[in-house]
Amino acid sequence: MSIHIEAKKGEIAPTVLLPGDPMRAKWIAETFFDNPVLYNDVRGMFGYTGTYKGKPVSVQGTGMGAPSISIYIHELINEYDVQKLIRVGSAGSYQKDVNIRDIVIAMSSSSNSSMNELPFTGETFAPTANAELFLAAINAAKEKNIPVKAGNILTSDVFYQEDPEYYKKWAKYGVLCVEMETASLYTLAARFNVKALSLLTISDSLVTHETTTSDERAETFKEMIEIALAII
Ligand SMILES: O=P(O)(O)O[C@H]1O[C@H](CO)[C@@H](O)[C@H]1O
Ligand SMILES: O=c1cc[nH]c(=O)[nH]1
Repeated sequence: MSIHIEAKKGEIAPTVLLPGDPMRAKWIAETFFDNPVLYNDVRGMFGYTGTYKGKPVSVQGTGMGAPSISIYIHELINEYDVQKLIRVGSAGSYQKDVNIRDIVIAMSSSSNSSMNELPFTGETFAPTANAELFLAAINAAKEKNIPVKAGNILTSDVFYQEDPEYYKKWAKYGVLCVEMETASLYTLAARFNVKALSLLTISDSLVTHETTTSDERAETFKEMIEIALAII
C-alpha cells in the first residue's frame, strides 16, 4: 500500500495506462481488459489490473493537473515498480489544422507549470517522450489506419485562462494543443529512468471553439486506447 493507492505489491502491472478521469479508467478496464480487477478506489481514483491479449496491464486514474498526476506517478514507480506509463488524455487544440477528435502524440511538452520549474531553479528541462514508445505508437497507428499528429504540446496549470488569446503565444511556435499533465509525466519518467508516452484526443478547440459531446469523446477515445494497448 502507498499513501494514495491501496494495492498490494504485485497487484499493479509493469505497464499502466493513465487517464485523468477515473471513470475513463473504469471504462477502459471494462471495455478492453480481460478479467479486470479493481485494486484502488482511494479518493475515487480507480485503478484496475487485467490482461490484454494475454499481457498484464493496469489503468490508473490520475486526476487533473501536474501535482495530482505526479503523486500517482511517484507511487506507481517507487512503490509498485512500474516501468512503462502511457497517458491517455483529452486536450484542447491550439492550431487550425488540429481538429476535434484528432489524436495527438506528444513528442515533447512545453509547460507553464511550477512543477516543472521548481526542480530546475531557473534553468529549463525539456520534457520528452520515450523514443521507443513514440515510434511504436506511430507504427501501431499506421498499421491500424488511424491518422495521428505528433509534435510539441503545452502542459498548463491553468484550465480557464483569463486571456482568451493566451493560446496564440504557444500556437505561433507550433504547439499543437493544451492539456495539464504530460510535462510532469515526462520529467518524472526521466528522473526515475522509466518509459513514458502521452496520447491525447482533441476534445475541443481554443481556435474554433468547437467541442465534442461525451458520447463522441468515448468513441474517439477508443482509437487512442487501441494505439496505447498495441504498445504495452
Ligand atoms: O481528460 P484528461 O486526461 O483528464 O486530460 C485533460 O482534461 C482535464 C481538463 O478537463 C485535464 O486533466 C486535462 O489534461
Ligand atoms: O481545452 C482543454 C481541453 C482539454 N484539456 C485541457 O487542459 N484543455
